Amino acid sequence: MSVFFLSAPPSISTVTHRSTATTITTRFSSLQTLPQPLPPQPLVPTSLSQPSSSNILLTNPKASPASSSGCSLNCPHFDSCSGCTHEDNLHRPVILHEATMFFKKHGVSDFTFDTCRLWGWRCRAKLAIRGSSTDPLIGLYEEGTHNVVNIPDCKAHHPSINAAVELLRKGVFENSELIFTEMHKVLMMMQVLSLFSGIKILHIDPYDEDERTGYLRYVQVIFGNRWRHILGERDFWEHVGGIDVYLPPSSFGQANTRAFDSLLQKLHKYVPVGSSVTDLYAGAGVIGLSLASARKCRKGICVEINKESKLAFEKTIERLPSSIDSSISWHHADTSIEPLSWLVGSDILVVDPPRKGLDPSLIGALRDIKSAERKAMTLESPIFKTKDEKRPWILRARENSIQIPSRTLQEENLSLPQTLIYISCGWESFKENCVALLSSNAWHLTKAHGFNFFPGTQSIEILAVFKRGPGASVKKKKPGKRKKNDKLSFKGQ
Ligand SMILES: C[S@@+](CC[C@H](N)C(=O)[O-])C[C@H]1O[C@@H](n2cnc3c(N)ncnc32)[C@H](O)[C@@H]1O
Repeated sequence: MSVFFLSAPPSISTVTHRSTATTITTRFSSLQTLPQPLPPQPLVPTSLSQPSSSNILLTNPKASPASSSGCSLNCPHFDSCSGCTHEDNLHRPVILHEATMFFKKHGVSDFTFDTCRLWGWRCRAKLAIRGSSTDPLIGLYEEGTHNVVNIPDCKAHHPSINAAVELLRKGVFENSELIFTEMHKVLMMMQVLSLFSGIKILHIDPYDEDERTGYLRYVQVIFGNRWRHILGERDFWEHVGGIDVYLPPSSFGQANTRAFDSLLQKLHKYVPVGSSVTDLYAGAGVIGLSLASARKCRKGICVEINKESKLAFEKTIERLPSSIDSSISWHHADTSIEPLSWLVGSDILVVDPPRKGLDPSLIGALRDIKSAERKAMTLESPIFKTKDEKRPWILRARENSIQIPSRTLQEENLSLPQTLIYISCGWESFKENCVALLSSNAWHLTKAHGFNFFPGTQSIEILAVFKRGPGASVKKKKPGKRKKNDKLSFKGQ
């Protein structure tokens, strides 16, 4: 097995901009103070170091005058590659204004936006491979086609990913031949360690395109189990949200590790110490486990449909600090089936769904949460009868679960969450889900933050905090001004 060590990331400093309604925080790294990313500097083997990308940028004939500004993509592949859709103002994605107005309309006037790192942010990439080892194509699809374009010096990729692609292109890996023949038409997964550790370990896994996981830039889909390890470290760890996380290619992993870390730090602030948390659409349970560690949660339940994430969860809990005394569990289950059954006894619900947003059954359950709670008091609902459970899908999920009991005896609690924290990568579905929740008067919005997870595109990541009840903005009708019909309906209550 070959292991390649690549260069360390530059250090970070933080500057804050304020606009009228939105606070924008930019994390400038030394990458960003220079006009373009620094070339990667492989430690081994030194003869393979990459040429500086500066020449390409300075002579790029496609660069528009506006793109000379400090927050432009300056990528020579912009016109041919389908990866990025926006060249300028990377620190201010176009939907930011709409997001600010949306939250203002719904009672949050202090929406903040963290622009994070603008270049070299992608630490996990799936790339298409075509051609042969003597004439390789490794990159993304050309806009609207299945033609692969080479994207050396991609401005979104972490420099270590670009370096890895170049090494592969030059055929220096002993398995390059294999990748281009036997593994022809594969998608290749690359991950780089980006945070905290001084040395990067390159990890490459190919992926069979027949699985049709398709969309290259934002992979939210469930991977098959056809991964084959070719080279690099087999076990891949990332330090994020204060914990070491095991990241196999088959389980969901955020591509922008630094931005995800910023989001998790913000999330921690909304979870009181000792809370009980349910993490739906949990993947490997990064959010739930990070909260269990940072906020000393008494209980954490993670629910995920992709069974490949189970191993990642198991490995991750092995590295959790031994001081953690939470009751922690991971369940292989579909959130859309009886969603309330996962919420019983939790103070806080965290949801991080794919781009299509929350399942309609979960939206329905959250809209009706008050009446479900009323039933809980009388114990008439089956979701609260956890002891003599007979429903097959719940029993199956239990069988496929991992349970780590707390060392401290915990009281049974039948309450339902008072706080909902919605993490979203799909702005359109978020808006729809948010309006559905607010219109039920079961929830109101209290805080919202945006994060620049995907600079160069029009997508942003949202962290929104909802609390139970209609909130102060829902006006009470003045007494004495009731219409006849209103009177009747009061009578009927
Ligand atoms: C955006 S990812 C978030 C993963 C995780 N929170 C993280 O940050 O690593 C969405 C996850 O939801 C999972 N998922 C999609 N539909 C689901 C469902 N109906 N029930 C449970 N999990 C689901 C996907 O497999 C994926 O792991």
